Amino acid sequence: MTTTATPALAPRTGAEVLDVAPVVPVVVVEEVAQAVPLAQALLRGGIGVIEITLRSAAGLEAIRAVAAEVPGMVVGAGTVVTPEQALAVTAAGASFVVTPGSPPRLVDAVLDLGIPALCGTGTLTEMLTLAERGLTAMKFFPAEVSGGAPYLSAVHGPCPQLRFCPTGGISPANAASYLALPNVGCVGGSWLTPKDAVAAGDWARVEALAAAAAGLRTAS
Ligand SMILES: O=C(O)C(=O)C[C@H](O)[C@H](O)COP(=O)(O)O
Repeated sequence: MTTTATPALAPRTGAEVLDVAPVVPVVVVEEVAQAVPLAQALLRGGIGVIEITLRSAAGLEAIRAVAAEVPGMVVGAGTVVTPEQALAVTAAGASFVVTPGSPPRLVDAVLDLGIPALCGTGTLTEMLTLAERGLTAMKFFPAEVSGGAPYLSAVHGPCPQLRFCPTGGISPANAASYLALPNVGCVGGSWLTPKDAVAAGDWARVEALAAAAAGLRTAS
């Protein structure tokens, strides 16, 4: 059985992005025409958020298409690494941005634009540097090779104010160990949109993967 996600309000902060769904699908769209049916399949499966990366040439137009044509889907831009990209995806209608790291000029741009953001961190100093700027919700990347769930569990002791979207190496096999942590709001991952399924337009498979992911539970 599949569920239909209820229409989502645009998040006002990165913290609200963490609470839309237990899993944020991280998507590479090779052809703009794939974007809307892909997003609709995720939504039918019960996942009301999508991170479309700028890893492909079609990424920016895919964000624009989903923002305009898929009501109820919260569309974010991923792999944002420059201030110029942050500006471009905001203009294209992205509701939030995700950055793999937190270089100061990029964080400045995101704050100036006022767009909700999950900026990337891998160390305590990066995490606390973002918190100094008022950003207490953040991405932890690449999660598995940076210490995984035990690392985030250890961070929670001294820094209970920080909340995370770990991404990188997360799958149905280990997602629950992250989502059980009190400082994890959601996890990010590419497993909901396998390359071959997207290329073949196998939206039923994407919907089924989304439905399974939507059934994962967070600790809070
Ligand atoms: O593109 C970016 O900005 C990234 O930060 C990388 C993505 O988050 C990972 O590629 C997703 O990780 P996997 O689920 O292991 O495929």
